Amino acid sequence: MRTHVVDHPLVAHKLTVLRDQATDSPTFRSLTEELVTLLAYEATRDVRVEACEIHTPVAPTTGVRLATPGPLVVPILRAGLGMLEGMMRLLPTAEVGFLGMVRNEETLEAATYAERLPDDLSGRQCYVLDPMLATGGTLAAAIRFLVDRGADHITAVCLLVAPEGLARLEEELADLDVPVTIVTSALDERLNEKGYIVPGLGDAGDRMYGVAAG
Ligand SMILES: O=P(O)(O)OC[C@H]1O[C@H](OP(=O)(O)OP(=O)(O)O)[C@H](O)[C@@H]1O
Ligand SMILES: O=c1cc[nH]c(=O)[nH]1
Ligand SMILES: [Mg+2]
Repeated sequence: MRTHVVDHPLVAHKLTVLRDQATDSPTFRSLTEELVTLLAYEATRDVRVEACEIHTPVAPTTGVRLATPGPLVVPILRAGLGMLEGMMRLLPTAEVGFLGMVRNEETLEAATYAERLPDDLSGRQCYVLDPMLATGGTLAAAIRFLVDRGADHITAVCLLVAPEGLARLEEELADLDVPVTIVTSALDERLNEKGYIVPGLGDAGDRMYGVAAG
C-alpha cells in the first residue's frame, strides 16, 4: 500500500479552514470540493489511458484518451458524497457507484447499509472517496468489497488520515494482490479515546450535513 500526502500550500490553506470549528457548513462543503479537486489531480496520476489518433486543424497526431472501461468513482455515504463533485470535475465521464457505510460510535465497527454498484468490476480502476480514515474499519471494508467484485486498482482519496488507520489497512489488506494507494492532504497525529482524528476536523458528515441520529 502506498500513501501520498499532497504537499501544496493551497491544500494546507484549505485544510486549515476546514479544521477550524468556526467554519460553517456551506463553506465547509464548498472548500471540500475545492480541496478534493486538488487531491484528485494527484490521485489520477496513474489513471489508465490509451493511445489514440486524432487530426488537429493542422495535422494528424497521436494523443491519449481515458482507457475503456473507464474509472469508477465510489463515494462512501454520507460524508464521501461531499467529495463527489470535486472529483468529477477532473473525471467528468467516470461512472459513479455508491456505498453507504456508518461507523457505530460505541464499538467503532463499520456497517454497510446501502450499495449501488455494477455487479462486475473486473478490470476496473476504482477511486474511493471518504474524507476520514480514522480506525480504518470503514475503508478496509469498502476496499475489500470492491476487490471482491473484481476491481484491480484502488485509489482512496481522504481529506485526513490517522496513523492507526493506515496501520490497520496495511494489516487487513496485506493478502490483496491489487495495488492500493491512499491520497490525502494530511497525516494527523493520532486517534483520541472516541476514535476521532486529532487534531482532525471533527465529524465530517455532521459538519457537511448536520448531526445525524444514531
Ligand atoms: O476509519 P473509521 O474509524 O471507520 O471512521 C471513518 C468513517 O467515519 C465517518 O463516517 P460516519 O460513520 O460518521 O458516517 P457519516 O459519513 O454518515 O457521518 C467517515 O466519513 C468515515 O466513513
Ligand atoms: O475524526 C473523525 C473520525 C471518524 N469520522 C469522522 O467524521 N471524524
Ligand atoms: Mg459521521
